[in-house]
Amino acid sequence: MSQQIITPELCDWITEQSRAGHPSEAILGAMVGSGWDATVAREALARMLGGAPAAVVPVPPTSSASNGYTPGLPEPDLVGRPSEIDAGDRKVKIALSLREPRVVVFQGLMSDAECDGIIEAATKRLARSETVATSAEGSEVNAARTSDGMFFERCESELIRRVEARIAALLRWPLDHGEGLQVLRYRPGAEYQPHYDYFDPNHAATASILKRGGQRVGTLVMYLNHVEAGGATIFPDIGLDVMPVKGNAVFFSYDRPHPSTQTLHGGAPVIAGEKWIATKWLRQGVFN
Ligand SMILES: O=C(O)CCC(=O)C(=O)O
Ligand SMILES: [Fe+2]
Repeated sequence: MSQQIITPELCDWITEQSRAGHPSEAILGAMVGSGWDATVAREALARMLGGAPAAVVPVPPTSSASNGYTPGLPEPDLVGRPSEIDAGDRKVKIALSLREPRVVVFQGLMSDAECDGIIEAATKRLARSETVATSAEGSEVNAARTSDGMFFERCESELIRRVEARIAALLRWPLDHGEGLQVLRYRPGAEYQPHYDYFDPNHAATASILKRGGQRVGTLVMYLNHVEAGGATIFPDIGLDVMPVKGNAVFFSYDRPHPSTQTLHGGAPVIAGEKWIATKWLRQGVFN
């Protein structure tokens, strides 16, 4: 049989089946029944729903009896303090791990070619970056962030899909619980003032935002280029600065939408050169 490729359409179809409450065994059976190679089908399921490619993993609860959210938090497997994690198609080094708040710095999460490919695809679509809708009209330009940005659709290209599958394996969080990758470009002087990534429960727009996938529970900021000077990701509450090194990433999680998580963070001003990042925000449930 010729090589079969996991397409964005297949990703979407698996997500739909899972959301409709079909267990992964049934989805696997349907795929094999319609001509998919069982190994490829298993891998696609594992990528979309989390877990290791060898096994078909349980589908998060989706019945009306529950809220449909996956319990727990995205979390790399750091038991035994490994210096490296196998994220499916790539081994990723652990440069730093902090327990409270949970912060992990990954080294070599993406290759130089993957970083360059994402920048190239994003460049074509850059516009003045907007934050998630906080006004009645929809999204608004946020004065605290002086970068340009765009969102990719989940699984929108082979490169994006590959990186998203790697993130799902690394953080052990289903691919369909992630927002589309956001790419930001900061020019000299541009910054992102300290903020929290969760949606403020006291904000009028939050209830409606949460209907689509629930709260954000984790953030992965990936550095896409070498920054000449400045541009660290700063965590003022804990005095941590993460330097933007191409291919590296910083992950942090928050189990409640509250400042006590100590996840206040920002992008320090770029002093020289440009800074490019790709951010993956992880939700409690399926984000569509
Ligand atoms: O630019 C940075 O280092 C931080 C970006 C950030 O906070 C975000 O994308 O939510
Ligand atoms: Fe942020």
